[in-house]
Amino acid sequence: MLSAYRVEQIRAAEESAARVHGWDGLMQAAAAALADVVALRVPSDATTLVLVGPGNNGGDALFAAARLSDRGHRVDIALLDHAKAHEAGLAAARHAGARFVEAPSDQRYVVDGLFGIGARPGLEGRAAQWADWVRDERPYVIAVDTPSGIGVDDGTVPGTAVDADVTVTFGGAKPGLLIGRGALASGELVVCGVGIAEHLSDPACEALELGDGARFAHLVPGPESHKYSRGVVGIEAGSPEYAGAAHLCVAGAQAGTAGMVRFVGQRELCDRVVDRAPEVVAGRGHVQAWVVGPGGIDDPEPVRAALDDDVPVLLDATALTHLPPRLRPDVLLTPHAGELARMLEVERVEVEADPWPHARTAARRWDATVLLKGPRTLVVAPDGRTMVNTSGTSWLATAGAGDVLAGFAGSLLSSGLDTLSAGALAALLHGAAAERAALAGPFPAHHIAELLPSVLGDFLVPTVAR
Ligand SMILES: NC(=O)C1=CN([C@@H]2O[C@H](COP(=O)(O)OP(=O)(O)OC[C@H]3O[C@@H](n4cnc5c(N)ncnc54)[C@H](O)[C@@H]3O)[C@@H](O)[C@H]2O)[C@@H](O)CC1
Ligand SMILES: [K+]
Repeated sequence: MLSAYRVEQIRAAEESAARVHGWDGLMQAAAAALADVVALRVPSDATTLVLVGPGNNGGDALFAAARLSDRGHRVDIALLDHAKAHEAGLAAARHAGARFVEAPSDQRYVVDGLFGIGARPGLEGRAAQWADWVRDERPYVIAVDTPSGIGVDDGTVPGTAVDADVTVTFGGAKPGLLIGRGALASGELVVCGVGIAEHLSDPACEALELGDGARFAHLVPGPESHKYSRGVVGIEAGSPEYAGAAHLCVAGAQAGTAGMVRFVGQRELCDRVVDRAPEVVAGRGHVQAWVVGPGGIDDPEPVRAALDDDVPVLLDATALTHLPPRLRPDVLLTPHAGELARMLEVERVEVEADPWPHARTAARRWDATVLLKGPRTLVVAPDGRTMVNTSGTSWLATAGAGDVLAGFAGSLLSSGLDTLSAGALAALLHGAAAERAALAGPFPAHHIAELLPSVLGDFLVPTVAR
């Protein structure tokens, strides 16, 4: 599990840790970790340009530059403001023999030490020019703690920001490195402990990882299990116009942990679904979770019927247009940005620019868990607990991918996972399956459903003795 902390949490933990290790101890730990990553990523005959801002972020970068110079790396340093650069760091870099330059030129490797957690989002002046140079010249960029210019607490990027290939972040991840456009600017994340971990309060948000299977070991059936104990998921999806959504949602559900899939819908659609997936039982009956809406008909009745059953309910697509004013925490809503914008009566671009507060607002307003689909899918519980998904590929922007996700998440719900965990695990494995599919290039959504069982198996099995 990857945990992310807001700036004020990091600051408070730093204060406590500094009483033990000293401020210089923290900075040296950060600089050492950063220098190690740079030494691993940059070829020994290349020159690294270190961009240095006015605060401690620049201090980290300067001490790392000194360490790299000492190890024989060629380092160019560009200071944003000579007068404000970290004094001791500057002296160390000078002493180690780093070269000082006025501005970026032809360097192919860059360390972004302009701004870290002390920054206001958006860059101006020379910092913005240097970020533009990075965008145009596309060097390999290693960001120090955060890419400069992003909103560290929320992932917004209101103006220019540095685009990094990898971000070496200290003490713990930050929400802005995981969410929204900030996440896209961060690239790969390397979290380095600097001795503040034991001083941190509860994370602001978390990301499940593929190594977290042990938390879900109870999903693996045991010798006493039977199809009903594994869970029955009921699906009401598809329509004459979108029959494929029914197939894809069922395929997603069958790829999950449920022991049985029920399908409810018009007679002809039921027949078609059972023709393709003979294990499916058609017609209403007892279920442990409902999935309603993918490609569905524009009718409030299926939503009402599912909510009347006292089991977890996933509402997707057309079902989201028939929400009662208040739901309950075991309901999982799965909108994309456009659907959430309609639900909240705001513009889609507003949701895309700052997704987290919009997902939180919807979760609070409906008292339901909200899974907001996007490049970084968010799952937010009514009490604000948030899981961010970091798996996936842009090829996942393909018709039907959401139908598979809904079925798969519903399957996990029927096996007893709570809405937050089911949403987070479904998004993680759905993204991982898509990454696997993308190894062969673009793929149709049904490939995700085909790969999900093996991705789920790989996730669970290494942690479980069979
Ligand atoms: N988290 C940790 O435990 C540690 C953090 N350290 C480093 O310290 C950094 C924080 O240092 P600081 O608090 O000095 O903050 P920063 O170095 O992020 O920047 C603060 C400075 O930038 C100016 N500034 C902020 N936003 C600006 C903008 N948009 N345009 C122009 N100027 C702007 C401020 O006035 C201030 O002078 C962290 O990001 C990290 O790199 C390490 O040194 C030690 C360990
Ligand atoms: K930075």
